[in-house]
Amino acid sequence: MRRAQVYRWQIPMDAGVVLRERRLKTRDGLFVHLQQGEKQGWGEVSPLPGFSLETLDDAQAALLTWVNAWRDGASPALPDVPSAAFGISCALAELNGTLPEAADYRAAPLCSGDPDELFAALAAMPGEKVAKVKVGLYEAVRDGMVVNLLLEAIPDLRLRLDANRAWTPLKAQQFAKYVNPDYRDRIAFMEEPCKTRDDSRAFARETGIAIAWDESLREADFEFIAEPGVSAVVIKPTLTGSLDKVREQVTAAHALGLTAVISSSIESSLGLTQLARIAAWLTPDTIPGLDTLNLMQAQLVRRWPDNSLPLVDVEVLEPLL
Ligand SMILES: O=C(O)CCC(=O)C1=CC=C[C@@H](O)[C@@H]1C(=O)O
Ligand SMILES: [Mg+2]
Repeated sequence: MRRAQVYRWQIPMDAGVVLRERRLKTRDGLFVHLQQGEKQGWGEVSPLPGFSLETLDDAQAALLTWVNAWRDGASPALPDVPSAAFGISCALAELNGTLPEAADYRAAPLCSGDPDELFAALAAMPGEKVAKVKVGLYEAVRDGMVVNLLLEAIPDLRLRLDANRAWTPLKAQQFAKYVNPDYRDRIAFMEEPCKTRDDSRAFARETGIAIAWDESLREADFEFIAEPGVSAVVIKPTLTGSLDKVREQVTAAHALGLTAVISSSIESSLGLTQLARIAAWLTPDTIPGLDTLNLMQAQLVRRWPDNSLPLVDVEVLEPLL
């Protein structure tokens, strides 16, 4: 016998979380819980405002249609709404035992402002030291100085930077001017420095700083090809679609010698722990970009190990069926 439930939830965010120039006060999403005999699986469906093309209501409608058909014994195709396809495919993979339990909880610490906080996080980080710094929010010159300072202070640190397409070619040059040329190869990559892909390619060529594609992966004309200066692709499963599609993209990247980084779309702790499992499974040699739980004020249903945020249990969530 099949049973299923869908829950809708909302978590308050930390005061300072700004996405695409909009303050994100709450994170809103859905969970799907599938049960068949003794087996069960959970999935998270939480489109990210400003990044996902679908709204939460679109995702909810697609999810409920799929869940009702599944509960009636059908094998419906996954919806073509990326967040819904991702969450449902995770729930099915848990149910069928195809998503391994082992997880990679080494999230690269994320810094969007104060470098002092990053020093503390890095001091506590065992093994390979990789951090991600948001740039493009302040003056390019300040960003360049912060990056230089961090690389100078921690000799075994490698940085991932993310400009979210904020820079004109001139601003990008101003940034690069402040980074000591000897340190540039310790920038593992800079995600999407400029507004256009051509300007980002020129930045890589002119500065010797490797770049990574993130936003570009979701554009219709994007192709997985090897290009000089491009070292990585950032894969955000909630924005991508089913686990099969995520796997195809990781395989395509690896075949070209690119690093594939599994990254958060600011999912709840439940979704994040699943991303940590997906990363351990598909990209075991790469630290995933999952340090976003502390942007929230609570964890939901499943805990991230050693995180002290309060846990909200399933009994408190709003069932929709
Ligand atoms: O990739 C990471 O290390 C963490 C996730 C992260 O940086 C992001 C998640 C979601 C939206 C963005 O603000 C940002 C990104 O652009 O990559
Ligand atoms: Mg990015």
